Amino acid sequence: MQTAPTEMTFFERFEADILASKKTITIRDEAESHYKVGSVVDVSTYEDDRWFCQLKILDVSPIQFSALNDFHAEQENMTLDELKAVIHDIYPGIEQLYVVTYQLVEQ
Ligand SMILES: CC(=O)Nc1ccn([C@H]2C[C@H](O)[C@@H](CO)O2)c(=O)n1
Repeated sequence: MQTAPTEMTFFERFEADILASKKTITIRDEAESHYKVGSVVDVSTYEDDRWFCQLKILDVSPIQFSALNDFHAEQENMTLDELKAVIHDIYPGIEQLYVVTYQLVEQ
């Protein structure tokens, strides 16, 4: 059985949107989908492993790349075309993805 992770990384360019609660989901592959609903994770930048907040995990749900829609994009503070391009860059060719919904923990 997989241990639930207690840490998450984001590209630095998304930090401001996360701290402003403009970005309230992240879409990850199977390897990064094992977050426990209700847990609080420490969040750092991918580039330099700099801690910048904690997030409470509200939901983890499977989604097909082809089923991504405008509501997912809105929750990512992007257009749908931008979101699909970002996902395609990070997870090329991966159809099975997971929507991780979270809430910023005010420090
Ligand atoms: C840095 C890292 O390990 N992985 C990721 C994966 C995704 N993101 C962002 C990009 C998009 O906004 C959403 C959807 O995947 O999450 C990220 O910052 N870091």
